[in-house]
Amino acid sequence: MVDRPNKPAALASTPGLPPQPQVHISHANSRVSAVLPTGESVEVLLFGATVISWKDRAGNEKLWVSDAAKLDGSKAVRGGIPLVFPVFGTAPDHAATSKLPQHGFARNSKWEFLGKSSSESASSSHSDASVKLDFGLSSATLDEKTRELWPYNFSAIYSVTLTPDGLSTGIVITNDGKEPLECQVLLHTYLRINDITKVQVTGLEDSEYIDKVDGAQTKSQPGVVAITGETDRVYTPAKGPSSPVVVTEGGETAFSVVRDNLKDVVVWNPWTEKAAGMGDFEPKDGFKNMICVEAGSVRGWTSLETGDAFEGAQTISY
Ligand SMILES: O=P(O)(O)OC[C@H]1O[C@@H](O)[C@H](O)[C@@H](O)[C@@H]1O
Repeated sequence: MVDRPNKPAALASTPGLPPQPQVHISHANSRVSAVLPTGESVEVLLFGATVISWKDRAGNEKLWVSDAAKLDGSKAVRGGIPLVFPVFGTAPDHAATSKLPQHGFARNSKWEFLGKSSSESASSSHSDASVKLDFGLSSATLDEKTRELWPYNFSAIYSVTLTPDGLSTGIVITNDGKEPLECQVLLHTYLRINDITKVQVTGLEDSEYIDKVDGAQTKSQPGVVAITGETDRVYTPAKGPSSPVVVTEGGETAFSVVRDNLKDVVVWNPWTEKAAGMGDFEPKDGFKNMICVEAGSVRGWTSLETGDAFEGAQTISY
């Protein structure tokens, strides 16, 4: 019997060695996708550098994407991992970003694929091969209308790293201009779950949060978070960024999110009425199958002096 990888993978041959499975990358149709030799895959739309699919080695989708999501660049994608930058929500009182649309322009802009780097194991199993896909956006590549609304010189590199253990997404934003800039950043991740009524979020205990569905009051989280209605909360976890925020379903860990330099976590589920009111949210009861756990830096502003960079990332495992 010959062992075969159970997923298709490109084969490479080195003289003297049998062909080895490799990371397979494709870049076509305005998207970039990668498949590991172990079977995990990721797909990123250049529009917004939005991760629109992340599958485990058995082919199970880990992200929720609406059936009515627009993938043609006409609207931000409803699902996956849209990137929120340089403003979270809208900020009518913040002069520099007050003209921008909700959640800024990063999720509505066409990013450039900068390339990939993959690390392949030296062992014959290739069970720890991983791949990093890099995407770029800068003031030079923004459309003119957006540049007028936010006239700062910046560059952003967004890296999506797929390993057999999970998915990491990280952003580096550099102020290339002559004046300071202020921004907010958020990785708006829609996690796919089976039944929202069985979900709990841990790691936010004793944390302060802003309750956006209750007059933006500041509250304190007494225990684990359960979702029983429309939920829209901006937490600043008391335990700090490196302590995981864990989504459990029926008591089992479904996802664990570890943050790097992203101090806040938004927990969002639109529930019935809000889902019904969103034209691109389908099926309407899809809110039962998703929970957004969004790592970011959105309470207050990150100030970047000329030449300074902000770096933030999340790693999601299951
Ligand atoms: O509909 P949008 O612009 O994608 O936003 C979805 C949600 O995104 C969340 O991050 C916000 O906290 C919510 O207030 C918002 O409703």
